[in-house]
Amino acid sequence: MKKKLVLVGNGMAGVSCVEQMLKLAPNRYDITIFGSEPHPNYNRILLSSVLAGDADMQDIVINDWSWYEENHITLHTGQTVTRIDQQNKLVSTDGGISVPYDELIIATGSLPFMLPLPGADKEGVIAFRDIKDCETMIETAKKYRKAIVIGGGLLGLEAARGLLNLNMEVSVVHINPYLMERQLDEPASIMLRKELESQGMRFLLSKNSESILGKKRVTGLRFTDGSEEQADLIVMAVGIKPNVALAKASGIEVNRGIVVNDYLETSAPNVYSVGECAEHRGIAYGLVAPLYEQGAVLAKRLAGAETKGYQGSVTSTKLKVSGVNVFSAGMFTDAPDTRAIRVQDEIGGVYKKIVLRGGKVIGSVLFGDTSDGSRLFAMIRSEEDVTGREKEVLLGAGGGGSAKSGVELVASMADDEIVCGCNGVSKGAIVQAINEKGCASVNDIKACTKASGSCGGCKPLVADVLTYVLGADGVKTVKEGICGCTTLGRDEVVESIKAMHLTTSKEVMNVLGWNNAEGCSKCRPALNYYLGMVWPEEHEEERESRFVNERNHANIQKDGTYSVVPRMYGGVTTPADLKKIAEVAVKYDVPLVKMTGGQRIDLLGVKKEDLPKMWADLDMPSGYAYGKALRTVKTCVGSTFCRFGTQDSIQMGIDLEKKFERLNTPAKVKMAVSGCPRNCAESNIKDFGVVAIDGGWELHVGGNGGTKLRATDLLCKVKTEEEVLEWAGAYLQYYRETGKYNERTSEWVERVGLDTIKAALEKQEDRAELVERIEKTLSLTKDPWKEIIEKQELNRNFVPIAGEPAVR
Ligand SMILES: Cc1cc2nc3c(=O)[nH]c(=O)nc-3n(C[C@H](O)[C@H](O)[C@H](O)COP(=O)(O)OP(=O)(O)OC[C@H]3O[C@@H](n4cnc5c(N)ncnc54)[C@H](O)[C@@H]3O)c2cc1C
Ligand SMILES: NC(=O)c1ccc[n+]([C@@H]2O[C@H](COP(=O)([O-])OP(=O)(O)OC[C@H]3O[C@@H](n4cnc5c(N)ncnc54)[C@H](O)[C@@H]3O)[C@@H](O)[C@H]2O)c1
Ligand code: SF4
Ligand code: FES
Repeated sequence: MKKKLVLVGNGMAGVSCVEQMLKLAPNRYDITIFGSEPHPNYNRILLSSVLAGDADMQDIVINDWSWYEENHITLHTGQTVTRIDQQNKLVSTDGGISVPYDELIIATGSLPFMLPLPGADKEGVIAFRDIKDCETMIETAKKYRKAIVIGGGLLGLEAARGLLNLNMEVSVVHINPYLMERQLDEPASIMLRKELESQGMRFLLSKNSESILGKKRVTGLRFTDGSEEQADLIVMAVGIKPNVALAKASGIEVNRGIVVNDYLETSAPNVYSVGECAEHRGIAYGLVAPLYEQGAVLAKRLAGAETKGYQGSVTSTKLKVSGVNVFSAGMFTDAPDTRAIRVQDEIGGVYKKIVLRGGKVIGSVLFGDTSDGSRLFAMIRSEEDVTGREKEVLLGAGGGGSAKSGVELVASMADDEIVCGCNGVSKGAIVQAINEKGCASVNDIKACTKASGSCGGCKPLVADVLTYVLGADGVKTVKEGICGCTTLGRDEVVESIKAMHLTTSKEVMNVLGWNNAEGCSKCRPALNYYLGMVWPEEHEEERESRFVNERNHANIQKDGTYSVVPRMYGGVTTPADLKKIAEVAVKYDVPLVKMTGGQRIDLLGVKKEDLPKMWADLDMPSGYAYGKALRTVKTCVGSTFCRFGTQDSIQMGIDLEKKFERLNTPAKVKMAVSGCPRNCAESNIKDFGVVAIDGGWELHVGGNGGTKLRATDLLCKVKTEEEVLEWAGAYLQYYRETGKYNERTSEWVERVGLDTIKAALEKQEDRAELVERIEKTLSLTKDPWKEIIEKQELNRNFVPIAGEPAVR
């Protein structure tokens, strides 16, 4: 007769342990698994991706129902084990099932910590822990607008990103002045906040919640400083606590977690514990990598194989928010006996830090560029002495020496060392997949072993293992799709849209076999742009695919208010317009009126529901200060007043702005016109810069004055104003037709090459064709504010929902 193994908790740690045990001793036990949730075992990590729209529920199942059957495992879902009878070696559930055991694993995970605030039991106050929470958020976002996430840790920020993708307005309330203070130091935390603010997240830092407002359903949150914030949904993400209730009630020793020794044995005979519920050497872990390591040790123990026991883990984390690269590992704060090396590039948005103690790297924080994360993490774990090579460790071989390359590092790794922490995949397992299953790319490895399929942080290391086994030439390079939903690149998608006459995003996704039927936050706005560019007449703007600024035709600010920037062609205004702006600013109590870098007047701090009324009162065109469109044409005074001016730069600027306003472009476009080569309008750092010279104009392209500073390249010299407009039109249309969505001209010029652009625009007949196409698009553009003011259904988006106080 086989021995009976019972697992309580159908989650990531427990099932992984059983999986590994089955590999070692497939026939040793009759296995029964109990799980409170009604699902087969799934990857909890990927709930963040489901919420963000980057994966769906089917994608996150680790072992489906058939896996249990194939392995002859009896699975009881929707059953919570409430009692362990140590005397009779029996477990019983709330559903009345009792099962005997010879060996018992408790893997009950954690419970989200819910702040015991008055009103925390109201409808709309939830945690983010399981499929049910995720579904609640998705449903809530269909009906309500405003969400608060309490907790600016990993979970809170991933929840906030997901809710933004679901078109909610999101404020993150954090008790500490710095986000993710458990993983990041202050410089990295500040860079993270800035990046997330630019994505539309709003932060209320150093805020202590006092009570939850509302009758049956939540309407807001009050803080101890007396201030309040409105909310239709509150997600608490303030940490977790090991779920020890069952163990405690059954007389098993618990501290914060269920106390286990190096062999994961609890105080009760034949009862073990792994996962977030277990406490080993005083630590209860909250990340999967250590839990898989625990599972591997227990699997060996149960299979009767030799093991030196679990020795504890060093952990690393990576925030799963698209567009943000943050990595943290080991001990990252400074102490009297540590030294640190830091590199900060504020222009490129990169920060790197390593912490050293006694010649060894003990911790690291990376922001912006996390490609060295796996290498540094391996170094921390191997406790390699790097004395004399400290700078190379942080800066790579470029730092002037012989830091180990990724491949050398892989060579020095033991076979059972874990490469992918999220999925517990070792170097040996990846090498085996390469040698025995013919895997030759990171994607192949993902399909075969799941490595790199969760947070993606291990991708560089998986790539290094591939190079180590196959050599650089043997690794298949897989082209990157425009997002994770497809392997098709930008050009293939645009070509298919043209060739197959696809006119809606849904059609593109269906016909081109998107692996996520709804698309994701990356592809939806991109497809909306490509479709509008290819089919200006047929494609209907898909408003829901737009980011919040473009949906509301205003720029969302750090505090959730908006800014209003009326159009002022060429930076020129009139007393009458100034008067109107001043009156509106007074009427709507605008807290700040400021000149922008593009010579416009910015009314900041406007409430969302005031936007349509303000625009109606202003009766001026929108300045598009938020859109992927022509923003501003900056001008100097030129020959009108300046002693040096050779041409009328103001009129040229006004003509350009009037001609191309409201044109959708892959990314924002800024222009400038200077009246002489002294270049007072800074034409040499604009996407399209015009500089007057004797007898004509110079046209400059591909400049950028933002984070990635780039001076323009000279495109050509022309003689007349008409030629400036013609070349500008042809250039803009060529950029529209060949640029990737979100790619500024500075990046585009470098990618496609100035010579290619020159060649495409050189011949008059080619320019004429491009101009014809841009004219068609321009003839179809509409003033968004006129539309919103006139159309009830659009206006409604700005009106507070009945019963809801004004939206901020
Ligand atoms: C949204 C989200 C994103 C995350 N992202 C990451 C990440 O990127 N990287 C990372 O390393 N970690 C991440 N984590 C943490 C990670 O998911 C957990 O560390 C891991 O799931 C813990 O595994 P576990 O098996 O210990 O617990 P769980 O996965 O919670 O499994 C425990 C299971 O036991 C069941 N159960 C509890 N009590 C009983 C009982 N008495 N009877 C029967 N069943 C019971 C529970 O219902 C649950 O299904 C994330 C967590 C969340 C919520
Ligand atoms: N990418 C990842 O690795 C990832 C993603 C999600 C979750 N997780 C794991 O899931 C678990 C839960 O995540 P978490 O972020 O909730 O836990 P956490 O403990 O890492 O962070 C909780 C945050 O909430 C803040 N906080 C505490 N009380 C607060 C209050 N009253 N008001 C406002 N803020 C408050 C804390 O300062 C802390 O930064 C953790 O173990 C985490 O490691 C990991
Ligand atoms: S760029 Fe030349 S014309 Fe224009 S303001 Fe400067 S000096 Fe005068
Ligand atoms: S470490 Fe997260 S997917 Fe591999």
